[in-house]
Amino acid sequence: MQIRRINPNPQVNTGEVIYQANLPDAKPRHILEEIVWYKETEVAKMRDRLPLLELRQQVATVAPPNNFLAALKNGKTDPALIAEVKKASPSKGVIKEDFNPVAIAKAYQAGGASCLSVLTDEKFFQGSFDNLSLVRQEIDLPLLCKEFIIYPYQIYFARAKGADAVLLIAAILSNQDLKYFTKIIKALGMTALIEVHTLAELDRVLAIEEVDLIGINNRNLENFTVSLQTTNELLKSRKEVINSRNILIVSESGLHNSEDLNFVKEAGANAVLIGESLVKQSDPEQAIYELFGY
Ligand SMILES: O=P(O)(O)OC[C@@H](O)[C@@H](O)c1c[nH]c2ccccc12
Repeated sequence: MQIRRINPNPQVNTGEVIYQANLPDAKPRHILEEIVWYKETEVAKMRDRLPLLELRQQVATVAPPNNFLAALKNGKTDPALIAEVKKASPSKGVIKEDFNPVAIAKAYQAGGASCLSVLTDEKFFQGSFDNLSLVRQEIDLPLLCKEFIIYPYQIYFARAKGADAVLLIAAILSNQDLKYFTKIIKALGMTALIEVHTLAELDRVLAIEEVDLIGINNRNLENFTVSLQTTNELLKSRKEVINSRNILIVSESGLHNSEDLNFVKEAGANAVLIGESLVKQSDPEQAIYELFGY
């Protein structure tokens, strides 16, 4: 078996994932690599329980996806809000003790979120695909499956559970996989949100013709440092091409107050993805009103 190594220097535009033999003494260099290595085993187990062919038959029976991108374009708030259903994270630990995904999702919907994001990673974020299904049964808003996608299998799985959009993280995928996975997501009628953290990653993503929605993660997934300047600097560098191609930009992570929102809006973000600062409030609906000032 081989294991993935993520580009050791994300500032450099390699577009490759380096494979390395799974030696017994192999140690992940950082949390992102640890998550991706664990994901390999997780997906192997999922395939054992439900083979791809059966999964694809299930996909054919679920209701067609909602238009995630259109919902962001017609957002009730400015910037449009993707509110995240998130219990815990490797950087913050447990964010919400008495976590009720459906209650949180309903509060987000009532507060004016355009779309929701549901964490499905179990080991590192205490999420689940069951949460995605539960939220799907109760909520009409378009849903993003927040997962570390490394195989098409996971994309079909997300669709089977009712997702309308899927996150692709440029840092953990090769250029070829980014293109191929984007195609699969579109063929299923869903939206791909492609996440970048560096200019080199943004350029790799801009090289994909079909790209229409890019997330700029203000959090470095290797060491958890957060800086809203990431959104500002990346947009400043590639504003012309992004505007000329009508690509929608989501600023992700570390947004806590209206100054933060104004900062990324001024920088050119069309939408924001917010988890922690909403989920930890006792009244997430009210928290949205306060954050967006209405
Ligand atoms: O809780 P925050 O700081 O508002 O961040 C939300 C979201 O951006 C974050 O959960 C996230 C962004 N990209 C990811 C990739 C995987 C897991 C999680 C994430």
